[in-house]
Amino acid sequence: MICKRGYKGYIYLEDGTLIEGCGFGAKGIKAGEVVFTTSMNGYPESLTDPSYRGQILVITHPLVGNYGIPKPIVENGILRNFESERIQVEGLVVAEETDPYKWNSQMSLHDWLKSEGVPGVSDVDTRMLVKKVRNKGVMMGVISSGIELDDPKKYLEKKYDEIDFTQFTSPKSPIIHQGNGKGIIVLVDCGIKHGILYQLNSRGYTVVRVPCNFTANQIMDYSPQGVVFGNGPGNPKLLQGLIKTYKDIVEYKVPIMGICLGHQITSLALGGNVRKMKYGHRAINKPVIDVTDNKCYITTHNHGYGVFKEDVPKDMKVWFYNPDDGVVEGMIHNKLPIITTQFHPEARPGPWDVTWVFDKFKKVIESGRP
Ligand SMILES: NC(=O)CC[C@H](N)C(=O)O
Repeated sequence: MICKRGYKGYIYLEDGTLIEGCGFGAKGIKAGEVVFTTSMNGYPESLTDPSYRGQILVITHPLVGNYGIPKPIVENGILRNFESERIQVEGLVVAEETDPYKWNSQMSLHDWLKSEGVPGVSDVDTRMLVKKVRNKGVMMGVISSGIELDDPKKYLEKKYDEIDFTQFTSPKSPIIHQGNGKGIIVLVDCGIKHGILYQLNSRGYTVVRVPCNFTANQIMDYSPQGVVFGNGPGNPKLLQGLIKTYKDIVEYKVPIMGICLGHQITSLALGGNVRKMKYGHRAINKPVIDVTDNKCYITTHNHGYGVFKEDVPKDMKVWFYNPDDGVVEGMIHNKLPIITTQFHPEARPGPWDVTWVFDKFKKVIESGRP
């Protein structure tokens, strides 16, 4: 095989599968949980989503890189075209990696991965890889770019589900994004996407991002009008401190919104459950049905754990579910001002059909009712 960048690449799965392809991006070896997304575009946003920490991402769309990587646009400290300041995936696997042809591209996907030390592998049969993951469920794997993979098993000692990745993605101290007088929302930042910041801040709120391990007292010191538990990487059951903080915040009866990891933490804090899914939902075109009016929306997802129907806390009801597999995609509390979505209402990348969920939260804040 002749490789465009001049070096080979390999993917190894823990079931013993070894696939040879071409390397691109940085030369190196990384381990991670192998997951796939069926998003057709939005790779600058997906690769910088902190919820992908610890994972090797396979993109099923056959060509990746066509429109390059744009120059970051930052407004009020909020990135408009990336979800965080760095690439978060451990490695990237694509069928074909292309050079950019777009007016606002400032670098190729290859150069971006290289500059951030992230290995990529191309020229592999991603359909075969995804079929394996769909049949067997997500597995640990090793990606190697430009380096022979002699003993891949030695990289597989640690299991994805046992590592608290929020230690790498949560800020060490609070970060404030001024609003225009609408009051304060505290956003518990275990590795949030800037799209969530943008949606809250553009509704006038000052957003205070606090570290994932802040206590309820530290959060309530800001006298917030609402608290948002945002997205984040890894197994929610490892975050016992965060679950305790959530329970304490509930005592204050302050309006709460849970997004993705925050939806899962809501379930765990209020007596429900969360379980690992076979291969998760990762895409920008996943259907969810709003049970309040039976409307179906196309939404953005990135989750490997899920709340199933029987896992919903007894004081909450299902708000959205995925018609493909029944996974609960949103919940509303019966009495308290608490709403959640498992999907991403900020939808970056993805269709903005459901950004009204943030308007709904604004109404919950204003009325004090769910
Ligand atoms: N995007 C997220 O917040 C993901 C939540 C959790 N880490 C999961 O994989 O299910």
